[in-house]
Amino acid sequence: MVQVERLSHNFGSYWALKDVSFSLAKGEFLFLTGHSGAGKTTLLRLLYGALPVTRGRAVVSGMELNRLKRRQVPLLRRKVGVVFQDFKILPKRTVFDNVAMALEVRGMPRTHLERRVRAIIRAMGLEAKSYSLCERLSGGEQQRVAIARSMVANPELILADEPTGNLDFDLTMHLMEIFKQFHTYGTSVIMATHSREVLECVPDARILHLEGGRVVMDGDSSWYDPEGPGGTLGVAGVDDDEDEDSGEDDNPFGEGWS
Ligand SMILES: Nc1ncnc2c1ncn2[C@@H]1O[C@H](COP(=O)(O)OP(=O)(O)OP(=O)(O)O)[C@@H](O)[C@H]1O
Repeated sequence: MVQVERLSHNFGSYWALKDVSFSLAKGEFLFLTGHSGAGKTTLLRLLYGALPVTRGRAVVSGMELNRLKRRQVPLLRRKVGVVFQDFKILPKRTVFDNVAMALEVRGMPRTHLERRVRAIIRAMGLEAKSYSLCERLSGGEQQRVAIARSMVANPELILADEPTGNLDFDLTMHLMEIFKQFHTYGTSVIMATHSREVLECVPDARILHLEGGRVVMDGDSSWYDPEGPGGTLGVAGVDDDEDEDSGEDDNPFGEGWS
């Protein structure tokens, strides 16, 4: 699903990412962790085509990013659901329109599209706001619109950058359940997070820990150490087990999802 080999990225003279290598199997759930500035967002931006891959190699959903032309980025985005830190939703459009857009670009017939969009809006607890303009929503509601948009097309891979960052505990737990349902039905997920609560929601997830742009640990949560330095992550071992594929044909929201 994702293959990254010796990926590096610089902003001027500053190397934000240095020689990062890992691969992600289909259906795997991977958390990106690390202190602020460790390179998590830079890595995700490279993987969804927001930054060009110039050093090292990255393949995402069969697309060789080194050779990706700017005009091919939309093709990549059709395979990958992306939740940005700053949402990127259109403020003057309704919740429904923002979510529907992800299916309109795929040319989905209107009746099918409406069923799907309603199903995911309902799952996000935003039914009552379906026809509200996004600029009138709270930060947390806008964040849920962005998540709904990333999931509505049932992508094979979701890249999420602190997707629950603005949300309270209950909503965070609710949304993590939805991410987990997608994962259960075969979607691969890479999620950057600082939150221990979020990590604990998926105890069998893999964790890739970055420091200063480098991978310092690639393992499961058995090495997660709440007493570790800064209350973040301790280091106890590496586990390269990648195969958690668990089905792909069913979908989490029943009616309206195919
Ligand atoms: N456009 C940019 N221009 C210059 N430096 C940048 C740019 N984007 C990121 N950086 C730098 O690259 C480093 C990695 O940033 P990045 O956003 O990837 O970190 P992060 O781990 O996602 O941090 P956070 O958890 O705070 O979001 C930081 O030192 C940041 O200042």
